[in-house]
Amino acid sequence: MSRSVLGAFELLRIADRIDRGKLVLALVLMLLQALALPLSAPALAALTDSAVEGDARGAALAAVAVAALVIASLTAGHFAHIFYFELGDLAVMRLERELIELANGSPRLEHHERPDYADKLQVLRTELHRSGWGSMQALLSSLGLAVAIVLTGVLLAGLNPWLLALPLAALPPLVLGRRAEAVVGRARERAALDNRRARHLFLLATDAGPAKELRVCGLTDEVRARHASAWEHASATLWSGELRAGVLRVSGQLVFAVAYVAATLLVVRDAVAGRRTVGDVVLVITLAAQVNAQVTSAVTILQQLQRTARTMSDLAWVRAVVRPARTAVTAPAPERVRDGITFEGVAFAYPGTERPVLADVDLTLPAGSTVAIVGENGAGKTTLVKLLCRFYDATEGTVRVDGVDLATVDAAAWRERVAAGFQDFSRFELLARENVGVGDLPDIGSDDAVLAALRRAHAEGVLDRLDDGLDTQLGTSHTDGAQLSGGQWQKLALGRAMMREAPLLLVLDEPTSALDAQAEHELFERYAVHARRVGERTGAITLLVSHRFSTVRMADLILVVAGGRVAEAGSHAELVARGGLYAELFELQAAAYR
Ligand SMILES: Nc1ncnc2c1ncn2[C@@H]1O[C@H](COP(=O)(O)OP(=O)(O)OP(=O)(O)O)[C@@H](O)[C@H]1O
Repeated sequence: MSRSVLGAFELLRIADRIDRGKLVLALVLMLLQALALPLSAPALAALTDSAVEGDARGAALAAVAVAALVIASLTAGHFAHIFYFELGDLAVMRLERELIELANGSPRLEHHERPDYADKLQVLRTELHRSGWGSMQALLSSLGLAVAIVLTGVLLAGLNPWLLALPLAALPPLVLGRRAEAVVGRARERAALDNRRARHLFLLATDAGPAKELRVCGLTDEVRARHASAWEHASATLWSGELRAGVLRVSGQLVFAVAYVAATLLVVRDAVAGRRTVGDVVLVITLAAQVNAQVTSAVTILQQLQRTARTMSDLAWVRAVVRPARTAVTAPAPERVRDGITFEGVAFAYPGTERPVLADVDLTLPAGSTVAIVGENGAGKTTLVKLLCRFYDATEGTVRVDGVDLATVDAAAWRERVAAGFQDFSRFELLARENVGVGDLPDIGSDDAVLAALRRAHAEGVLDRLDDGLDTQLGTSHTDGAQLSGGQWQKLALGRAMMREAPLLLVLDEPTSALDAQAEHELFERYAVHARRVGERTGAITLLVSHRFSTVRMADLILVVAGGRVAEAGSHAELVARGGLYAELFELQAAAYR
């Protein structure tokens, strides 16, 4: 219960921050509705008694009172509805904004790669929308309902103190309703994994991107079958939860139904014996019906409040998980690299896993150099890059820039000095200029900067195919958006990575996989000239991950990563002469081209 109260209180605070005036108005209207409806019952009783006694004036007055109270109740309810609907929508918007901020709130990636985080986020994505105005309605209605219940109780006690037991009979449905909601909540959590899987498979089966592979591999039926199986599994879990919850809810309602019949009979018996008027019978029937409606709404409201509480506590969990960096920031981000970046005894295991992905890594990336990393799939190349970009900090050992521990530098400030292009680049469906320009926001509006970046990325050619050049809208989410090929998207992403003209570290983690070997070679040859020029000025390091030895051989230093360790390091000539792993891999690829 306390969690529900806390969740409701938090929602109230949000509504207050959004628009206090509307919140107060909605509350007043709710209160009016809550008072008007129970008061219409004694007015109806008076109307009945006046009619039975033949008092036309009294009956007319009572009829006006009944009409006024019923209309007041309906009108107040209607306007309150408009206000809490709007407050609810705004609350959802605010919470979604917070969720976006949280998802991007940590400079690290850890939370994005945690399965429990993914589960919570999956639940939150659907719950925030579903519980938006529903939560606001439940919250405000609960306050009105409390007043209505008290008033109804007072009126019932006035008839016969035993009738006070009627609201008490409302307790079993309430308690069992809560249990039912907890059962459904647990089922929802258990189904989250299958839901996520089904959603992934649904996107896989309906997105344009995977369509080719699905057809070529003949996977359509398999994906459909797996989607159906995940969905059925999730539905079965939810269904069994709903079923058990249904049994609990019906049991509670039955208890109340028995009490309702008993209360009515109590007053009817007195009326038959002449101790009560017909109006009193009407009063108890009307009030008992209202208590029934109140109990039903109390259960629904409580369920919604519990759901809101769950959403709020999930949000609190996400807030706690997306923590800022643990290490205190003590050093400023460097303005240039004088000596280089060093890894000293670095080991790394992904959070939540035991297996070290990197171990005993000692290496130096000299200032002003071009460094290539090669190695088999899964060797640990991208993980090295992630440490350099500060998506993670080393589990053991230290990464230093000119002797300064990188973990003590503010991650965001360091990243302003880093430019990066990744294999799994994003397709920002913006204008072409923006798609590239977001690589360096301060320069997003500068055509010169965008064109220079595209030149550095060897990607100016993409513009020739676009009707409006830099002003072309890209992507299928716009009706007239230009459709690009995989290689064109990748070239623009490369341009984005090159927006920062003089980064201290440029990381290119297989961002050219969609280009042919010749195009990649030419790109790096051209970029290397620019990188050396910048490197002489600022000591900038260019780090390149590639499987293509024709490109790799141009680097000043080549690191061969195997099994999470740096197996070999040196220039192309040195490594070939050594006759080790690099020489073997190089010879294999060269032979394939001969
Ligand atoms: N988020 C993660 N959580 C747990 N393990 C991970 C995660 N990301 C990568 N790994 C594991 O770390 C190891 C190294 O992965 P990494 O991506 O660094 O390899 P790579 O050399 O870049 O491979 P590739 O050439 O295929 O891109 C792999 O065994 C991979 O399974």
